[in-house]
Amino acid sequence: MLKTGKEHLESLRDGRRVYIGRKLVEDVTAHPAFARAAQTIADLYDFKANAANRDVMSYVDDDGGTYSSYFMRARTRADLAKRSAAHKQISDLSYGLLGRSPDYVASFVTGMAICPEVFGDGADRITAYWRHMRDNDVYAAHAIVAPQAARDPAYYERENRPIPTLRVIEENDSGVVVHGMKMLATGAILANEIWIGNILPLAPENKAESITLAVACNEPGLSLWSRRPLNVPGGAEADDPLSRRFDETDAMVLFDHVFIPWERVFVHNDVALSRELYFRTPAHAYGNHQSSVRFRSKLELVVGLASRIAQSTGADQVPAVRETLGRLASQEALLAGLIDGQLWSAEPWGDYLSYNRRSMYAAMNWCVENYSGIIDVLRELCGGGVLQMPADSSVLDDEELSTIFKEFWHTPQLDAVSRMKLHRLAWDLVGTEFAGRHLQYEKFYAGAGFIVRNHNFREAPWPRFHGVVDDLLSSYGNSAESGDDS
Ligand SMILES: Cc1cc2nc3c(=O)[nH]c(=O)nc-3n(C[C@H](O)[C@H](O)[C@H](O)COP(=O)(O)OP(=O)(O)OC[C@H]3O[C@@H](n4cnc5c(N)ncnc54)[C@H](O)[C@@H]3O)c2cc1C
Repeated sequence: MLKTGKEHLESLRDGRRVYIGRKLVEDVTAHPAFARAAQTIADLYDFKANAANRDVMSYVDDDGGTYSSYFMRARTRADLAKRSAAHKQISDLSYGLLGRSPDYVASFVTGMAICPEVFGDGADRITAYWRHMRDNDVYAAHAIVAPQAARDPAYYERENRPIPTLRVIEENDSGVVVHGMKMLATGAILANEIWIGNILPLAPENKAESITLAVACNEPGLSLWSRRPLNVPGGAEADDPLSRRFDETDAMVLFDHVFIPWERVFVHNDVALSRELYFRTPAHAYGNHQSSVRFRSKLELVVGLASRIAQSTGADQVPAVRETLGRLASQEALLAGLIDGQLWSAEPWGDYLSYNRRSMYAAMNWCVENYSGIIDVLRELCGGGVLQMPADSSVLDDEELSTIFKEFWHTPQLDAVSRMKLHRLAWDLVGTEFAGRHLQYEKFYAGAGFIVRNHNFREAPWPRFHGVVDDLLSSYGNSAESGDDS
């Protein structure tokens, strides 16, 4: 099935409990904080369902059905390339500003369905869940981290306080009852379901927390606690174009005695598997290939914007500024190469193929370490221009003020109205709350920096590296005269 935008919006009117502060949102597709972003997601579904885009955006599976490309278990490099192209189309539509677009968690689950045997007696359940997502074109978000600073159940037991971290508190023949909280489900407010699990290691005694499951966003007892929405209703789109269209939402997920049937439980009482399933299957590689591709779309926006800003101030004529722009362009090319590396050094996985993990983790680390610096370059190029603009574009609706504005803000490079539009766009990427949230996102979307570097450590071919050193060491001796210490 290829869902349309209208069908997706309808699916969000399902009685879910979303809180903004103390206010319960009745309909996320109509609430001013979320309606515009919900429409952005709906537009993605319409793009995907459009017959003109089907070559890239969909595939025909073994059962003859047509599904979204990101549910494809790749058998050839061409399949991987097609998945990659679909990610690029989706991220281009959002300029890389939707981290958890519908293709993200779907790719994780598809990676798991490539080797379901890793799940032991949960193998059939994970395959069935992948099929359910694929057949219904489900948009899933995920929350796979325990709440910050609440990762020590012993403390809560000692102090006789309720443990905030999600855990199983009851189980019976039909399923489990879970209670507690998970962070931080980006996109969940606009999605259908949430994948819950553990990407960070758990202590052996924390078995009850190892629960890995999928749950519908409207499940009784589940609530989503939104962070402060970034879309400021009213005014013109040109005043804050990105905040308005692309606030993908972040929410804490609270479970109050929620029942989960066994068919949606994938890991239970197994702390090792609850984390390792992301690495013992191609889940992490499939999911985070999207992250690399998505970041590249964002980088294309940043590099283009940096150049346009430099043109608007005339700084593009300065050799040092051209050098800065050249460095930015080289960074985009570097990431493009790392993405190609994930494809060209694809890894066999049984009958299937996965993106190269080392290239994927190298790209992930590079993005985590460089985004703030890249945005700072754009900030520097903007100078004070971004704050030189009137508070909002309503100034253009007043004849007298508009005339003055057009006269005084005009420069040799650009007319006043175009300047305001350009600088507002830049400010939404470097200065607004939306921009700040993106700095935080790029640093933490895959875990803190030390976690990302640990993935690189884990996948590194240490025997090969050590062999190089050992070969060199054995090629000479310790004796000063003969070069031989025998
Ligand atoms: C905008 C945004 C969106 C997110 N979206 C999602 C999502 O969709 N799904 C999801 O599951 N999660 C999501 N996350 C959560 C993310 O996974 C966590 O923020 C991340 O794992 C880091 O955990 P933490 O915030 O608890 O930081 P902490 O673990 O508390 O770390 C904070 C800082 O403390 C220091 N530190 C802590 N421990 C160590 C250590 N052992 N060694 C060295 N330094 C250390 C580091 O400086 C680290 O950066 C999102 C986060 C953000 C900010």
